[in-house]
Amino acid sequence: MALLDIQNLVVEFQTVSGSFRAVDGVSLHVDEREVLAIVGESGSGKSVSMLAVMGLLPWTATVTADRMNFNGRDLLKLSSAERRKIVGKDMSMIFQEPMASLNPCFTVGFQIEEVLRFHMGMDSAQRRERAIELLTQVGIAEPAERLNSFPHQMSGGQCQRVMIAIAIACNPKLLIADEPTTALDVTIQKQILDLLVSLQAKYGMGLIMITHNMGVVAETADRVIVQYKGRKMEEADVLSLFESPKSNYTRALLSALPENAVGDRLPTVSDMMFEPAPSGAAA
Ligand SMILES: Nc1ncnc2c1ncn2[C@@H]1O[C@H](COP(=O)(O)OP(=O)(O)OP(=O)(O)O)[C@@H](O)[C@H]1O
Repeated sequence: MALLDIQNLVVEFQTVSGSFRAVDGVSLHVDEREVLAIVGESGSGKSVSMLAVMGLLPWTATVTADRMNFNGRDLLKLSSAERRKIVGKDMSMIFQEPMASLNPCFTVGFQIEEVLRFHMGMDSAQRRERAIELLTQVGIAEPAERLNSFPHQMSGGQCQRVMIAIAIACNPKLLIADEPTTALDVTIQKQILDLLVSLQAKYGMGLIMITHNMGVVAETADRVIVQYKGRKMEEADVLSLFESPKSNYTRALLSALPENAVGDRLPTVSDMMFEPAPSGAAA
């Protein structure tokens, strides 16, 4: 049984100019211990799909699906209170902007311990011990001292490590990483990716890596879903995707990689533009 199993997910936003469909019939599954990459250009509905799974979309969004099961539970039937017990515990998410994701008014220690208090019911001594353990696991030096730091006293890379510590605090079965390295220096990006992949392997989590970067896909994923304009264009294991992409859009993404340049100018996706084919179909 898949850890996360979604069939025909549709997300529509009510906007001043009418209804806008950001996700259009996406189906996907992630197994335990599997790394799934969701790749596609900006605006292709990658984040919105996963925010729908987490139940974190604003009220202007309407989410429908034929199926949305996580760890044997039907997410569509859960009350908000039941959903809150799962989100941040059994499934958690880290975002692109670590500085913006952490609360600037509280120390990182408080923010880690708050998750442990809410989901695990630990007392103060247990929380502190676990928070130090978590900061150590994510590679923060002098973890006991760091618990007293505020986010602005840490670098972007350190803040992302703290976000990862919060996300793994309750030993989640599924971690969703939404462009986790985009806002970081190139030198730090690799360290954060390596950290995520090593934690995924160590704790046997399912990991969904949202990215627009094919290099990240190649380095981390077992399986890949390519999204375009809210639709799934292709799904394949990572080797097949790079060796024999089936959709035009995937070919366009791959040919836009610098290492695939043949002339003076890199091809762009719009050079190979086409209307998206139905979900799962080869274009
Ligand atoms: N609250 C909202 N109201 C209206 N439209 C929204 C809202 N949130 C997202 N959208 C739209 O939904 C579409 C999909 O957005 P989404 O953030 O999922 O894209 P993405 O593929 O994750 O891109 P990026 O890599 O830039 O985050 C975009 O056109 C976006 O403008």
